[in-house]
Amino acid sequence: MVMLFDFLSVAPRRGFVFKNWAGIYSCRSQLYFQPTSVDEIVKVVKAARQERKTLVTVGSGHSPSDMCMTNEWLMNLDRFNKVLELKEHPRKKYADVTVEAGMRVYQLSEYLEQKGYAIQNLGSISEQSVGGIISTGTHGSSPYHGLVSSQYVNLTIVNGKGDVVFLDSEHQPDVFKAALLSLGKIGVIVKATIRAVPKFNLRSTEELIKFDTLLDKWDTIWTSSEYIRIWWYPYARKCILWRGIKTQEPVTIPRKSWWGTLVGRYFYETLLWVATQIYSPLTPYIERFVFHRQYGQVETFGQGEVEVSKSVDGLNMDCLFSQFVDEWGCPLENGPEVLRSLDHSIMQAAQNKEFYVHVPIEVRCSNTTTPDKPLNVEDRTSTSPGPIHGNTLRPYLDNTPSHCRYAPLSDVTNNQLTLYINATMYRPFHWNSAVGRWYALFEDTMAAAEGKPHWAKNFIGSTSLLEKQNKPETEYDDYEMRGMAKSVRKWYGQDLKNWQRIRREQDPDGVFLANKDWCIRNGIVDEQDIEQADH
Ligand SMILES: Cc1cc2nc3c(=O)[nH]c(=O)nc-3n(C[C@H](O)[C@H](O)[C@H](O)COP(=O)(O)OP(=O)(O)OC[C@H]3O[C@@H](n4cnc5c(N)ncnc54)[C@H](O)[C@@H]3O)c2cc1C
Ligand SMILES: O=C1O[C@H](CO)C(O)=C1O
Repeated sequence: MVMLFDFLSVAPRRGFVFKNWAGIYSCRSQLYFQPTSVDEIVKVVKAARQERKTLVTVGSGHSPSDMCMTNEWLMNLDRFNKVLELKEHPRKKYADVTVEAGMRVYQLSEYLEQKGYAIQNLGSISEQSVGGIISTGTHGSSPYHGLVSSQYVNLTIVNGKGDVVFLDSEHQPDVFKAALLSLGKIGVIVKATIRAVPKFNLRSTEELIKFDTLLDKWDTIWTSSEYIRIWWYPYARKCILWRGIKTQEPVTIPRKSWWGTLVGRYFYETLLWVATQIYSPLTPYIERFVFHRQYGQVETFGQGEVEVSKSVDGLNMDCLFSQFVDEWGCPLENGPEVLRSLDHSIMQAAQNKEFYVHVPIEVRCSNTTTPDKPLNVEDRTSTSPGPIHGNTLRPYLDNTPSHCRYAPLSDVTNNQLTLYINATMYRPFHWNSAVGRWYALFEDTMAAAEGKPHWAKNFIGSTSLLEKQNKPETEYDDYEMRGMAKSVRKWYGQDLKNWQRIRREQDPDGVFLANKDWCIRNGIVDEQDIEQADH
């Protein structure tokens, strides 16, 4: 073994136990690698191919599902995280930064800030790795910005043959489309170039609105700001509407947060523990109590509290405790119907003491439509709204509606937008909460509204959607993913076939076909692919 890996600057570890961030899933890998160069990554991939082992590359382990679990070889790029190049537009309208793919998003933001630039759009956290964040289709919340991957200009991957392949809109664009949302199955992303914009602060307001106000204003609310997100508290029948625009105004004192204090946080988690482990009908009371401590009681639509923050601080948020997460995207136009239906089901379930939900239920949007040609950037200032795309390709496995068509920023309406609904269920002090009945209902509602699940999340699916039954329904844990194979094939059709063809070409021996069970239960590979890889 030593001979086989004496090329590595850091020796592989045997039996390393990997846990995802939420601590729900863990696995003991045979060998765990932390390479420090492309050359080392190539050699690990070639060794895996030669030894007929599968290899998972894990980023920061923030995916809420078991997608990164393996008992074979595991690789992590935390030691491969340097900035390689910063190329500025001649008039500094943007800059393209090339980094090693193990870099964490927060590290990239820190570097860019020193150089006067910022990431254009982010999700709720910045812990992810540059390679991992795009590999599941991570998004933020904006009527102008699309998936995080739309900021990526190019990628360099090491494919399953050990070849180093450069990808962008001109060089093998079809492989680029597959690698922009790859689920780790096309190759190891080793480098990425990301388009950053001049650094900006965010002027945000946080408004307390009634649930009914959200429904009443649905047609206009989503296009009322460059960054916008809504947190829904169903038992309180209220929402928090957060809206942000770019500004160069100076940073102000952050808003007060009750659960941001040590006491508030601990008290909240304890209340959730009591509700999940002892008496679940307390959940609505806890929700209302916490909501009022954090946000007050009075509707403040149109006059929310203003804060100016650095872009990253405004876009990220406090995600509180370990959690299960099930998130789906659907056409934004279907939102009112979806929310009314979920509202009705949540209230009825509480009345019948059937199940309870945790909050906030995140309601967000993205605009994954793209123009035919790059937009003119000459008139842009550091506070101009909207993206400067890194690419205008649609990843084959993009889960957002494909029928939406591009419109200039001034003409964007709900027709261009994807609605994301994120059903978080906390695990207070890492104790599980019951999610099965809520997630089944949530998924049925989202599927009926032309929705599809976010690839990273802990969606459940159904044994009726499997091509081959694994085990009887009664043997599954409450939160255990059954899978969605039949639906995935139907939803993605030719796009999935294209992605699969590219996967086979880039990885003919199935080096990256690890966690076969996850792949089969979600229909991204055939049994035939697996058999081929096994022989
Ligand atoms: C608290 C929290 C908040 C979140 N907020 C959001 C949000 O706002 N919006 C959103 O859309 N999602 C969100 N997510 C989900 C998160 O953004 C995704 O799960 C993301 O993919 C995690 O990145 P990672 O680096 O941890 O990758 P991992 O979870 O480690 O891996 C994810 C996938 O990427 C692959 N991968 C990782 N690195 C590479 C590489 N170098 N080359 C090839 N494949 C690779 C893995 O094999 C795996 O398939 C959140 C998750 C948590 C826990
Ligand atoms: O997966 C996610 O977790 C947070 C919510 O806590 C978020 O915004 C996601 O997306």
